[in-house]
Amino acid sequence: MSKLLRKPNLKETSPGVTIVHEVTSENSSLEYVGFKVIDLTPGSTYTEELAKVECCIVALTGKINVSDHEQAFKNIGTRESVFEKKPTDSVYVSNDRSFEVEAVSQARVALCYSPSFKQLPTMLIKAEDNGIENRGKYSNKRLVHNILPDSNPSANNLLVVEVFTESGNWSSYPPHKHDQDNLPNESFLEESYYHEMNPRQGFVFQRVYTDDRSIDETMAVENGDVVLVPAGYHPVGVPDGYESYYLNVMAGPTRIWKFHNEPAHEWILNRK
Ligand SMILES: O=C[C@H](O)[C@@H](O)[C@H](O)CC(=O)O
Repeated sequence: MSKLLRKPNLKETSPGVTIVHEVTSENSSLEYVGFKVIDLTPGSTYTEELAKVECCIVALTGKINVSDHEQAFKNIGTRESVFEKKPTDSVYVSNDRSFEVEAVSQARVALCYSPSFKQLPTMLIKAEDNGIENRGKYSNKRLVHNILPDSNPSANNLLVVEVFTESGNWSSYPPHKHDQDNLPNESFLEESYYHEMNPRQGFVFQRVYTDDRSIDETMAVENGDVVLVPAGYHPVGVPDGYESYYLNVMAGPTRIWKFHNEPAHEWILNRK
């Protein structure tokens, strides 16, 4: 199995708290992006102290209360399934703070991390404040919820976005990359993908590859899997009959999403 593909690895760490995924610089090649998925049963709590990292807490499904022990945000979260395709609530917590997540209902929560040294205010990112985009045409159509885009100054390094791709369509396509710290032409952003499928037994194909093919991995990605993108292009193809969801975390030396389309396939964008 590709080293870029992570299957769910459920570990109950305290009563009602199950870690589903944990991506760190210690167990991956990523230096800027960290990622966790946790499942919480009603009434259970997850707490964390942040050192020099910031965290965007995304209420993937279910209702949660979030506190940084100075502010409390109650009953956040908008959906029982990501495939309701409603934006959801998130909370940004900066470095050198601690937080608690309490499950009001059964909940799945994504914790998105990146390095951070200048403490910023804790911020509720309301569902209705997500920027919504319908991107693409032909079989390249996808729905994008910009949770924490580079236009939102609430974070130091973190970018968080969720993408819904319909049956038989492609997203993160035409293939693009952001693996060169070469602004204004391209930014260097590592990336993680947390995937869900509807129906659950589905899969997508994702390829992660570099111009020199030093990385060239094509994966069958299933419900609940994570794909790591240290560098390279990273298109996703969705088989007929299934819907795809993924949550992206991006981070790098500069918080700008400036990608570079693969020249061989950029013509896709010029179709009438
Ligand atoms: O770099 C960003 C990720 O590849 C996705 O968020 C991608 O941009 C989604 C899309 O536009 O299809």
